Amino acid sequence: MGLFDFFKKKSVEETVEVEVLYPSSWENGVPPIKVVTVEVLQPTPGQAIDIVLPSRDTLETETETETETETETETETETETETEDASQKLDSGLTKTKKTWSERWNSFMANFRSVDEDFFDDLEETLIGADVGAQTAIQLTEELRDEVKLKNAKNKQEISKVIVDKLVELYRSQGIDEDASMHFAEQGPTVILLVGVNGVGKTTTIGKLSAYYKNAGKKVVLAAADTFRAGATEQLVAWGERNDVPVVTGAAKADPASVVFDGVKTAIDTEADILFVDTAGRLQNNVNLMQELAKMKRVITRELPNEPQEVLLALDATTGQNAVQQAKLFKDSTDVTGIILTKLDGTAKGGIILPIRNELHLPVKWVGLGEKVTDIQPFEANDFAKSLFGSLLTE
Ligand SMILES: Nc1nc2c(ncn2[C@@H]2O[C@H](COP(=O)(O)OP(=O)(O)OP(=O)(O)O)[C@@H](O)[C@H]2O)c(=O)[nH]1
Repeated sequence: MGLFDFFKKKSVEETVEVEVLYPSSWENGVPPIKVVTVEVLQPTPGQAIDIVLPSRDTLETETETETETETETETETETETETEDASQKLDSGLTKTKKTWSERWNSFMANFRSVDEDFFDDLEETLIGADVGAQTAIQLTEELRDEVKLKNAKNKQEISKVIVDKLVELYRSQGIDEDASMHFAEQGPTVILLVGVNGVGKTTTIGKLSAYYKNAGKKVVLAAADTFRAGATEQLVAWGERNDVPVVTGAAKADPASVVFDGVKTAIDTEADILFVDTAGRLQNNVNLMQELAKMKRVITRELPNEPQEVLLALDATTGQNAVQQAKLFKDSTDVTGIILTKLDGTAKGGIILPIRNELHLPVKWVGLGEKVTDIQPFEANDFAKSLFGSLLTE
């Protein structure tokens, strides 16, 4: 049926949808869209009518808008999937910690008879056992004494809810005054130093972070300033090759500050956005190491007065309270701007995030959740608390 017959039979409305079969001059004879809404100029039933076909430009704009909307929807879906992936990764990374928490929790609750002194002693012990740190455990128990009374919680479910709510609240409220964001230079390269004792995961973390920032469109350079440990430079070079990021190196046993100097020069000359510096991990009470760090900072500041923006201390979560001790010593000897808690996936001691934040007032900026390049996430207290305690609330 032609258009004329179509309109003759149909009572005509002011706009109609028609299938576009021409003009054939459109690209390859195919119009960008097939069905368009057109305006009917003489809407008189039974008579021949004129219609206005949209121009090719209009159609193309409409098509683009449609495609944009589709792309936006796709991007939204992708972001949702990414967020889902991130929370799944966090969930699975915290599996061991969650298991221990829930075992301790269940046995604590199984012993529950009434809210008395024994109850609060047991609670304190349970919290200490879960690596929240003695100071935090005592403070938390004190606060819970009042809260349990205030909320008139008597049975297991009520008490369990009050305590878990309090823990979640503690995670959320702590660090509220601390700046957990990463800082970047307004102009020129940002320098980020990674410090920490042997084997905590500094090099691996730099590998992960360089991929993270490269994917975010930043130009990254690495400096292998750990010239003491055999193999450290090669390890960083391997990460550089994997992520296609340049690595500045020095000879074995060379002065680490000289590698940092070369790294800064390269970052400036190549207009890089970020220079990550991998430093040697020796014992934190080693005076030489601290002098070495101070020297590196002097070299950086001479070229870039506002750098380094970040001195990130990597701590191995599997070492529990030892990690807190290390953090104290590092904090006393250098300006640590934040913590990267590595190997959370390999430990049941995820609770140590609490004392790190509560006792040291150092923001946890990243968490390491495995050995793969994507196994790192910015630390989000809410997500962390939800993942850690969510299962306790439903038990
Ligand atoms: N499971 C797990 N392993 C990790 C994580 N981060 C690092 N590792 C592993 O920890 C080990 C030590 O990591 P490195 O990056 O070499 O540690 P480092 O601090 O640079 O060590 P030094 O150069 O000796 O000071 C490696 O086997 C890493 O794969 C993590 O988040 N989870």
